[in-house]
Amino acid sequence: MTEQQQAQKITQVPVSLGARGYQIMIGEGLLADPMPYLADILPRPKLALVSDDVVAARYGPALMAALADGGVDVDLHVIPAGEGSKCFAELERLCAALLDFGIERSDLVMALGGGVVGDLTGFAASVLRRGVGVVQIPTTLLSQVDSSVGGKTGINMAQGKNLVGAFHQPRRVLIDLATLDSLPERERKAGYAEVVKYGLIDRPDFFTWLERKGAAVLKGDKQTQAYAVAESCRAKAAIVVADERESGARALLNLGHSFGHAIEAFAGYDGRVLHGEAVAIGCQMALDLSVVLELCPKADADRLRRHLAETGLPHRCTDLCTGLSADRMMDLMAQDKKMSAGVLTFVLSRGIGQAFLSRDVPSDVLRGFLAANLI
Ligand SMILES: NC(=O)c1ccc[n+]([C@@H]2O[C@H](COP(=O)([O-])OP(=O)(O)OC[C@H]3O[C@@H](n4cnc5c(N)ncnc54)[C@H](O)[C@@H]3O)[C@@H](O)[C@H]2O)c1
Ligand SMILES: O=C(O)C(=O)C[C@@H](O)[C@H](O)[C@H](O)COP(=O)(O)O
Ligand SMILES: [Zn+2]
Repeated sequence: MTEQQQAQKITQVPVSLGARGYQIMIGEGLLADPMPYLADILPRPKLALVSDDVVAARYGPALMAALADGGVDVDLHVIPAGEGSKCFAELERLCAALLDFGIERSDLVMALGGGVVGDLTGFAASVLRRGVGVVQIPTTLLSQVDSSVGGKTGINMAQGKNLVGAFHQPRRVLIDLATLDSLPERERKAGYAEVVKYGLIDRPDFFTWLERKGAAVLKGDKQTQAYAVAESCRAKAAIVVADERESGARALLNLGHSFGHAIEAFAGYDGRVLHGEAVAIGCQMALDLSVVLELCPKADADRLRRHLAETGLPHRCTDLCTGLSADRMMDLMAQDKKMSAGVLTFVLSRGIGQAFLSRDVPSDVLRGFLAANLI
């Protein structure tokens, strides 16, 4: 760690993937002077920056000025904010803009924004000239704790979420906690769902900590945010390092997502249901289904319900979308990437911090469970 990083209290989380390995750098205010965190990986004093209209307006000018001060010429491409931008039309526009910019295979594209900017830009980087580098600069809680790390990139299809995509690890992740200050409360809460997810997967002590400190994280307390973000990154990095391409354990990171992605696809990608909100509901459904299957103590599912309610997160499907039938949900869940040979792998739970994978959920039990929880 350099003197400047020490002075700025930068936390580094390594993602140890050999030649594809990288550092996640977490600190407050690091975008005001980003060169110390980028200089060693910049191939030339010129780079492309991708952002959405909201984030570009708020953080683009200062970041570009700071890079210009460091002698770097920046070309900015702006996409419309929102989930609707994870689509072929925006991908094509972005690829064309990056080619017009003159992107070379050794170049870096910087993604400044939430998971939408990160997923789209990461995917464009994975296919442009068969792969250029990407630096993730996540500005939402969700993207800081989840989407910027691990290399999943992609776009949505009418059939479902992230159905076209690639694994493409970033060269670096720069997390400036100060950007969370301007994030709308609803977005902060949605991102918090993915934080809770790590506690539920395999970090019961972290879940207990969140029960005490979650409100402070959401309120903007920097010390608790720094710990929550770093611990989430450590949790995610450990799983990604164990199974980069999701041939096994990485599917645990999908806790709540079989239900969640189906809810998002049903709602359409128009902002009525945010990804994190769907994940919160999905995690609760995963634990409740585990109770029905007599795998998880009801007290643990109730503990999650209480925490989601206390932090103001939705936890029932009907909180956010109505009219979704059990049959439609089953159809939508059939698009899950964890489906193989017609059987869906579920992420279930034996209790807080004890998630596991199962291909043994009887479809009649699932249908009955959904019927009791939907419409
Ligand atoms: N690749 C992965 O591993 C992974 C993991 C989790 C989620 N995702 C994906 O991430 C997406 C959701 O990401 P998200 O929740 O960050 O949503 P988002 O990217 O849509 O951002 C949410 C909103 O907040 C605005 N915003 C962003 N930063 C801001 C800031 N600092 N201040 C004020 N406004 C700001 C954006 O303009 C947008 O309107 C989904 O598409 C989801 O599927 C991917
Ligand atoms: O990184 C992962 O692996 C995840 O599953 C993280 C999820 O939070 C994220 O929403 C991811 O994009 C879902 O992946 P998908 O493969 O189900 O599309
Ligand atoms: Zn997710």
